[in-house]
Amino acid sequence: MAKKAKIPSEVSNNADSPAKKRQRDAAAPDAPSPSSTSPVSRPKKRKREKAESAATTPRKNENPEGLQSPEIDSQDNHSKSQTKKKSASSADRSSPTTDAKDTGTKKSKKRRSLSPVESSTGTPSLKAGSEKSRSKILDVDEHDEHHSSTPKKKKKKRNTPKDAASPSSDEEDTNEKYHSRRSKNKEASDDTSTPSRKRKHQQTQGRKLEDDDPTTKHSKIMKKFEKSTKGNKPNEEDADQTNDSEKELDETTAVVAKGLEPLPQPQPAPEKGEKPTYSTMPNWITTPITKSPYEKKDDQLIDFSSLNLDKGIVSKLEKHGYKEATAVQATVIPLLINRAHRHYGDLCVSASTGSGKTLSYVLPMDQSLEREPLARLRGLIVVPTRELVKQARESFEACGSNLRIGTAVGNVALKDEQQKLIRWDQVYNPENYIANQQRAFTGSDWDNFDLLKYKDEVNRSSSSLSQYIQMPQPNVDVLITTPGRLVDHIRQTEGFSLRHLQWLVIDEADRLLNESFQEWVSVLMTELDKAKTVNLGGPVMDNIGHPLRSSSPRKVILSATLTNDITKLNSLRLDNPKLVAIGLEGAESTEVAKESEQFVLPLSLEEHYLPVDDGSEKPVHLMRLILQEINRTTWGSIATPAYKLETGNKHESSDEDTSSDDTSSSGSDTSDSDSDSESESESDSSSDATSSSGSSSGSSSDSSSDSSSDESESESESESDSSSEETSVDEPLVQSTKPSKVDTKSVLIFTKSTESAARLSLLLGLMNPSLKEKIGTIVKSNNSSSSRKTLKDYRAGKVKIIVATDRASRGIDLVDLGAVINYDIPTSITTYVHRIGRTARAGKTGHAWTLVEHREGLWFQKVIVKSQNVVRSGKVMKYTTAKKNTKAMRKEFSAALEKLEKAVKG
Ligand SMILES: Nc1ncnc2c1ncn2[C@@H]1O[C@H](COP(=O)(O)OP(=O)(O)OP(=O)(O)O)[C@@H](O)[C@H]1O
Repeated sequence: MAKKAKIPSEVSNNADSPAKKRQRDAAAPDAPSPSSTSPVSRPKKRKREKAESAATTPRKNENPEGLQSPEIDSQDNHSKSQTKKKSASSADRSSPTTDAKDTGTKKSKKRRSLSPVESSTGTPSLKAGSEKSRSKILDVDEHDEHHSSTPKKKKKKRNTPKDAASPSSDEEDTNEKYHSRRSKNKEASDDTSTPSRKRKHQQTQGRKLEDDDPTTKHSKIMKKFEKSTKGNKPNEEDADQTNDSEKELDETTAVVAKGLEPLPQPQPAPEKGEKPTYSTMPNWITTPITKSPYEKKDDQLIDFSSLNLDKGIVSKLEKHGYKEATAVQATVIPLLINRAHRHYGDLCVSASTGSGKTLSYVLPMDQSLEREPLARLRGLIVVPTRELVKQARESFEACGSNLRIGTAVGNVALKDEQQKLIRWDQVYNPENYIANQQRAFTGSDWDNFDLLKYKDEVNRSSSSLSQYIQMPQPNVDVLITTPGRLVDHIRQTEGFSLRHLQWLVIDEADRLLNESFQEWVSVLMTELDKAKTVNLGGPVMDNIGHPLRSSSPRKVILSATLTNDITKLNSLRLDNPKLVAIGLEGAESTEVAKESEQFVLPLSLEEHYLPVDDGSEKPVHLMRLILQEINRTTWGSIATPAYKLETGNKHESSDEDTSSDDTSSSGSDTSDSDSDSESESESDSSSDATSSSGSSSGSSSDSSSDSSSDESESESESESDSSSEETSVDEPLVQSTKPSKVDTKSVLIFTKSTESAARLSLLLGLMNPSLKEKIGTIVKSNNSSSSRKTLKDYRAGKVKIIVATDRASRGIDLVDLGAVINYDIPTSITTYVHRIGRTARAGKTGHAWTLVEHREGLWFQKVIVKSQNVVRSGKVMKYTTAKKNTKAMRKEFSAALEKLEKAVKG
């Protein structure tokens, strides 16, 4: 049998016998060859290899009939094999023409039409078939294995080997093929010779044995897999080619589509911003001690007496009208005085303007620093301006302090200040006394020789006792100073030492830390380091091995807009710091909110903004605002002729009688149209001409001062360039309302520079001569007497309107100031907060107006009105004057401008 089995394969190699021909025909051209590495028979293997090689040859050459079939042509390349089987069987059934042509290839077609599944399904018809046909079918079955052309089909067979034994997976297909096969097998059996059939049967039997062997099966599967991957390669190349051609097509399309509008795309889904779960800030900043500023509203009034303050201090405070502590005082004082609630470390305090921060550090200092026979510098308070120096000193006086309070500001000669601050003590020191007596002048002494200093030295030594030396010491317990003058004293004042310092207070800290002031922070810190090395116990303590070293002073850092710039705060070398934030209780406490600076505005403040178009008539708007909204019961008659004309003289009642304010106000509203038309009819052409020229010159005169702005006076941090953004402020930011009448003694008007302030004060006086004596200025100038005179006159009730620069925006406490007007828009939210904080102080009502030009509208809305950093009790209201500026008022303005021009030019 084995010998016999070998013969056909050898013959097949020679490609001569009909059997070989049949086998070759049976190999589907596009079907990958199945595995032929049968361990049973080598000839069979060769035969299969042959079939494989046949499978790799193009189908066209082998089976051109098949390609000619229209059915095959119409099929997709991927399903060629299957289609071919179908087409062959259908052609057999329905196309006699094809049958006639296909006589030579009928067997191969028949074989192809049978699937391996079918061969083993064991359908009743097949089982009932003759032995001949059965062997034929099995033979075909083997070839069909070779012909399973599509990877899909192969995969199916590989993955589900059980399918071979199970019923057909596709019954329809199987039935069709089965009938087709039956008829063809019948034909074939007629043509086939008996020995050939026998051989076939033997081969089939042998293969059946092979198939039962799992190793053979496995190797077959592997072979099929390799074939299939080989067979797929050309497809990948084809795919690449297709991609290339698609790219070319795309490029062509891109050229054609140039200039076309892109199709509207849907908005990308908004990404949910994840809230950070961590903070980059130190813990003491993110977890402040918060307190509501509205404590008074909750009837939780805290008496000073309950704060463990000395009775003497409490009674002095009561005499000054301070009975209850404000929220910041009630929180900070217990943390600073030597009782149960004391915080052992430094304190940072953030509380709104006018909340009483000054007393919150003055009272603990005064209580802890008792008066000693000889003054030692134990407290140092640094503030940015000399006005604040004066205010802090007044706070010590208010609580009846008996401490020696010294002030150091730049307006006094340094030498004079030194004489006041330093005293010369006589200290017993025979060694140094003798050394001083014997000391001879050296070359360097002559280089730095100061005759006046030498004269003072001689005078002091002549009056001193024998064996005593003169030692300079600060002669104050507390020094209140500006940073620049502090540096002067540290560097130049003999005997100025911080070695006894117990308190270091920095008020308006954000401003002081933002500006250099002769590198005051580093100079101060170096001096404090130096003080620590001094042995306070003297030689006696040194000799017994216990030198007394001074400890670091307690630091209290305060501001209404305290910076959370950790680098700046770190420069102060805070020790175990704690943050107190008044007004942030209940405010959003996300990590982000904690990290951003939060500014709390006074509860009793009403904010408004006033649109002034392009700003060319700002002085007229300002004048109308003053005349219309300020309740000037103590101002006397100040209405201008034009305003009188406009209001029909009803305005005067407001000057004399407060109760008739509302009528006068509404009266002015209703009489506007009359007066307006009157004034227009009177001086239409002339006033127009003058007003336009006046307006433009007014505008230019106002803006011309920009370049010469007083840098040192304006807040250093400018958050935005308002002029770069143009928008209309006609669009209401919030509901327009009429503010409650301002019952005030005075108004503070902020301008952007010293020059602007000077010009505006002159212009207002020229526009309204009755105001002339009531206007003062607070600006930075070489001669500070004008500012001091203004403050003095203000306190005396002579000055009602103060025109100022940002010099007056920080800390200055103008008693009973009812309104702040931002004539020029502030440069930052910080400046805004401090400016308007001059009113509505200590719980009193106050109003703030801001004149907003067109181009400043967007910035104002974004930075001031909708700022997330500002905590305010109300909203910023839009204020619209009852009437547009009338021609009569414009005329007054133009005339004033002309006079101003003459005055300036001389
Ligand atoms: N307990 C109190 N009762 C009544 N008035 C007070 C009290 N404490 C302070 N004041 C008054 O409140 C006003 C504002 O005080 P202070 O100047 O200390 O505020 P501030 O918080 O330092 O303001 P700014 O931040 O603007 O400097 C002052 O006129 C002061 O006399």
